[in-house]
Amino acid sequence: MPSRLVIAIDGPSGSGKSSTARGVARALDLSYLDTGAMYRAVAVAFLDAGVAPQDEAGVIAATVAADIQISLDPDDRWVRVNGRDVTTEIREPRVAQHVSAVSTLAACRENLVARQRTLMDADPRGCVAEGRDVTTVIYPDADVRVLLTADPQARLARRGGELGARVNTEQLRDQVLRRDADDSKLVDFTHAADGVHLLDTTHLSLDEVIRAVVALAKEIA
Ligand SMILES: Nc1ncnc2c1ncn2[C@@H]1O[C@H](COP(=O)(O)OP(=O)(O)OP(=O)(O)O)[C@@H](O)[C@H]1O
Ligand SMILES: Nc1ccn([C@H]2C[C@H](O)[C@@H](COP(=O)(O)O)O2)c(=O)n1
Repeated sequence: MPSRLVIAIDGPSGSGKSSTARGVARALDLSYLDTGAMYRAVAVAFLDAGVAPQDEAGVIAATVAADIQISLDPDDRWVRVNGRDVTTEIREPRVAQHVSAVSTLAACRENLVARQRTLMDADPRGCVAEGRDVTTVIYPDADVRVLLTADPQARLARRGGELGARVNTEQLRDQVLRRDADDSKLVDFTHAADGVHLLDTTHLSLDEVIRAVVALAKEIA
């Protein structure tokens, strides 16, 4: 394996990106970047500022102004925006409902992509980063690039298992299926680009998925 290793993982909601990326980062002693947490942090920032999701100029201004601090430790996840810890808040349904207002604006993406590249380069050991455009836009030169997929029913069941009674069926479908449809307007995370390994996780356990990605990393001379 190279002395510095970069692994990029993309996929739709509930495909297992975060859990897999954290497991791989632990197994290979690398830093971990949750790029989606940064989009979510910006959503909190614009909502906090009273900006309406339809106000594109307001959402862009909130993105550019957002001071985002994020942990790169797979065992200690936290994120702060504009000095406030929003680690728990970014997982709330109101954030999932409005985060696509950020991800569907090219200017917001450009701003976040530049920061994400810098964060991926911060640790000399290397990084495992996950999101929607890590394999294609943020780090197309990553040593290992993986697109995780899973059937919609499996993804709904996984996300439903996590959120439990906090959401009803309609809210669950909104968080997974509607969000994927909106988020894929500017980036493609359903087809594997050239050189990207496609891994269907529908019938795999989380451990099996982590082992498959670690094996791909170990194949590198
Ligand atoms: N292969 C798997 N088999 C069963 N459950 C899984 C698998 N991978 C992940 N999970 C579970 O599915 C849920 C969603 O996983 P995770 O948060 O990693 O997905 P994600 O792709 O990052 O989703 P999102 O983009 O919506 O944040 C978690 O509860 C996780 O433990
Ligand atoms: N590289 C990325 C990462 C995330 N997004 C968008 C899409 C999601 O709706 C939102 C939150 O991501 P999640 O926490 O669910 O992984 O951020 C994106 O467009 N590009």
